[in-house]
Amino acid sequence: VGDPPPLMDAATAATATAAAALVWFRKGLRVHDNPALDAARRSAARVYPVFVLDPRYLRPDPAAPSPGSARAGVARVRFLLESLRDLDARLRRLGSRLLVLRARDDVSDAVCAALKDWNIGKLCFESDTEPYALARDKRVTDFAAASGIEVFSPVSHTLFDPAEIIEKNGGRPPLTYQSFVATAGEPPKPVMEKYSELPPIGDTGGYELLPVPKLEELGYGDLSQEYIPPFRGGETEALKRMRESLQDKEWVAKFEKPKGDPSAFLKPATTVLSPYLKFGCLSARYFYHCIQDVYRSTKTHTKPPVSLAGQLLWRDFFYTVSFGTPNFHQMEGNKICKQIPWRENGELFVAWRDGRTGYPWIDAIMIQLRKWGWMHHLARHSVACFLTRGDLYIHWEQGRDVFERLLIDSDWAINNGNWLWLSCSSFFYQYHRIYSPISFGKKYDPNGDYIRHFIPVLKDMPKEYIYEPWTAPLSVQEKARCIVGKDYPKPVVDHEAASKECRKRMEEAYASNRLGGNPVKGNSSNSSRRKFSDGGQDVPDSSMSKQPRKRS
Ligand SMILES: Cc1cc2nc3c(=O)[nH]c(=O)nc-3n(C[C@H](O)[C@H](O)[C@H](O)COP(=O)(O)OP(=O)(O)OC[C@H]3O[C@@H](n4cnc5c(N)ncnc54)[C@H](O)[C@@H]3O)c2cc1C
Repeated sequence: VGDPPPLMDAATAATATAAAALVWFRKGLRVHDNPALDAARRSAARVYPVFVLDPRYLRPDPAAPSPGSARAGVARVRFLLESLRDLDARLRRLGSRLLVLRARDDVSDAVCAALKDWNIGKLCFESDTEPYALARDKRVTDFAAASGIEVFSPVSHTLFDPAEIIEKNGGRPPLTYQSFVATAGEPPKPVMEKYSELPPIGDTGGYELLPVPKLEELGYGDLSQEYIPPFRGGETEALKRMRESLQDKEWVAKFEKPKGDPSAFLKPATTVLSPYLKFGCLSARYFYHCIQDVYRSTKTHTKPPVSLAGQLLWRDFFYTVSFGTPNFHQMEGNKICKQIPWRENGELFVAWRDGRTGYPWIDAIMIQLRKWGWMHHLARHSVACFLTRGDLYIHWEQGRDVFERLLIDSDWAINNGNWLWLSCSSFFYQYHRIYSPISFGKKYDPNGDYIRHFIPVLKDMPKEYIYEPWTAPLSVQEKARCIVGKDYPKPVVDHEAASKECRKRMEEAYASNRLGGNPVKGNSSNSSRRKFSDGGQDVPDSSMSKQPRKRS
């Protein structure tokens, strides 16, 4: 290993021929719109499609509810394995297959070993923006460069290249949706060329080729009692789900977030394509352009930020800001995050995490998270607000960690971005607007069917009390076979008092930030920011507990 040769530019690397190419799948678990796979098949006589199982996500998480729980919850890992099986099947139809490797420790070591052992001339992988992935990829590209291996690493997980947008914006990420959209322009078209065959895999000497493992083989223990979420992973399912969503053209044309019922669980009010976008089973560009096709066939349609296409722009917005903001995932050292002295309270945090706050709307959402790994956007708003600036005044990073573990769509940029938003730490500063854990859900679901589904112990509670069971007379509780304080918890805080206290603390925190605690220029009286930055996200709503507006 001598001096590392320079990496090839994208265009040369895409067409250069190599005897053997390795396509390293990480996200981007699809065949359609996959420029890395495309470049490999065009330029090499042999193509090795590889996925490496990352022990980082399968190791015990110290913050997890039970000892030994891995950092990625069972629902997400199940979804990943289903996606890998589907990818394998699709590659097999093209005469190839997926080679699943299990890294002992560091994924980059496993990739470098394969590059060397299989005498790879060209490495193709979709670029990533998350700090962990960037560090991992740098180890591999350094090795490739030093070994004379060409590297082709296109942007295809997002609509745009975050680095390009930052450059266009003068070296800084646009911090409002409006300026992001103005800078971004039109996203590139997806690569959708059809082909019937991939080059064969070469010799895999020394490697035992095993099928995609089962969950149990990854140490997930007894799964017989586990709830199986209603969403199956994989590109096949993603394309089917997208087509079904887009079939109803009127629905697409009228899509308007944040309208939509967060309690609808039999037929969710949004597409539920986020897990597929997270793992790249569905290309965001393909999805975006299919939405544009629908728009072209309808007379009128909603516009960003509230439209369906506008949702994908939110995704890119958070990817871009997170890519250009050091320490985006934390409060400390994060220049766009207000410094707020959140309080420590293990008991309240655990009650929130485990769906035992005594507020059925909040608890049902947290149980849906645990069982399904997915909840509606406004349901996420409700519980994130409750944990942070609404009721418990607990650090958003703690809530972020729980979501990171349990969501099947858990996504570093989007999860952190939305927690920053909901906790009024960045982007959105109207901390006086707090979701009521009682009236907000009731507005959509007065009978409480969502609560009854996810909290069976409350299933016979009369509708008058389903959102506030502690107010039911004892005789009613007995008849419903649910005694509050015994079968279902009493509220951990009094919402009226807690939310009042939270507003006061936020006001103090904002005042101290203004005095130099934080360089953020967030200001709830900035009307141009408000026009765009809270459209498509929060609800201007009568079920929010409000207090007279105060300037931040
Ligand atoms: C506290 C909190 C944490 C969140 N964490 C995640 C996360 O880890 N991963 C994730 O994908 N989404 C996250 N979201 C954003 C949003 O709730 C989900 O993307 C959305 O509910 C997914 O459902 P859907 O696919 O039906 O969305 P649709 O409304 O059908 O939207 C289509 C796609 O647009 C994107 N999108 C929609 N809303 C947002 C948004 N607010 N920000 C960025 N992209 C968006 C998603 O990729 C989504 O699949 C979070 C929201 C909150 C409030």
